[in-house]
Amino acid sequence: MALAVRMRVPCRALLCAGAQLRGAALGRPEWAAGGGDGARRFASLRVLVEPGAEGRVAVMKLKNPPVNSLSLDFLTEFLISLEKLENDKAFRGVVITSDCPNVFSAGLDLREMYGRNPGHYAEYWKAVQELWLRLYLSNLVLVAAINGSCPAGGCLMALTSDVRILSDSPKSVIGLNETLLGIVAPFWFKDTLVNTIGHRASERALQLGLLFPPAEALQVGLVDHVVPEDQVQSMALSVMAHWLAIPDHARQLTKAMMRKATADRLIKQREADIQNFVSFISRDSIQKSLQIYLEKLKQKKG
Ligand SMILES: CC/C=C\C/C=C\C/C=C\C=C\CC(=O)SCCNC(=O)CCNC(=O)[C@H](O)C(C)(C)COP(=O)(O)OP(=O)(O)OC[C@H]1O[C@@H](n2cnc3c(N)ncnc32)[C@H](O)[C@@H]1OP(=O)(O)O
Repeated sequence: MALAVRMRVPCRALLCAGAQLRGAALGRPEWAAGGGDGARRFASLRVLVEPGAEGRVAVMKLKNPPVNSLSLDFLTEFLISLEKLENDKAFRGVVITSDCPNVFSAGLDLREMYGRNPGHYAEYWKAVQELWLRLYLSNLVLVAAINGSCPAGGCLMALTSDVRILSDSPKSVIGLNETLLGIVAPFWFKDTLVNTIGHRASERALQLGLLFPPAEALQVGLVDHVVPEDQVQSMALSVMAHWLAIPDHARQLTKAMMRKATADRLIKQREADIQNFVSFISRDSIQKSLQIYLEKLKQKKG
């Protein structure tokens, strides 16, 4: 247990203080207790938390329409919800899924990375780092029930889970497609992918910005199961039951043993990584690429 405790992410207090401040700016992070489960069911504007099974599993539903982009406000609310679950001894596992049709998450919110100032980019990147660290090192069993499209930052989120279930639908593509936007996946995105599918497959997937359809995602090991859309959540709960049959302390220490070195690489250079991001994203050429990509997304509609 000691290792798991030591692994808790530094700067947590700092981000949470920031989160509460942002929450205040949003009009308070509201945790509306409701239903027969009392305080165990709660919701903020963008994250719903519902009881999953036998009171020890929670289902977190991402609800940031239209596409669950990972905006700063969303990240803040998600991190507060996750912390609540981590601190509640009753919960041993969390299923993460989407409340938005056909999209698990569109990844990082492009509007947070385009046309803003360096201070904003730094604040945003710190929250993205925190999301990854908190999820990657979570003591909880995390199962991603990926019920839709899952590019870039959405894929990163899914990759931090212990198990990934993908819906068998043409919309459900998954991968780190950063190069298609003219940007580069940071080293810790890359590390997470390499830890999941291996070096060669990652090299190809990253350079080509591949978004894998379900059968290929399964074949390359990016997801563990592909099931019909209406069975994603039930499959996630059934896989969860299997993982919860393992004693927590042994599973948590094993998870820490597997992931600590990867997380430490970022922890040791968080500030440098933020500065790297700020200078990269502020470049005129990168801003231009983002602008073109955003315009393409808009044109797709019209
Ligand atoms: C040397 C290196 C040093 C440092 C490293 C530095 C940098 C690395 C930096 C960044 C890493 C970023 C990772 C990311 O996550 S980038 C985000 C990548 N995401 C995508 O490519 C997905 C884009 N979206 C889509 O493909 C589609 O929207 C969809 C498939 C998810 C859903 O399709 P739909 O047809 O259902 O919906 P749309 O009509 O396309 O979209 C609706 C609406 O939402 C807007 N939108 C979509 N995605 C995003 C997004 N990621 N952020 C913000 N907004 C988004 C879209 O524009 C539409 O808006 P309007 O209604 O037109 O206003």
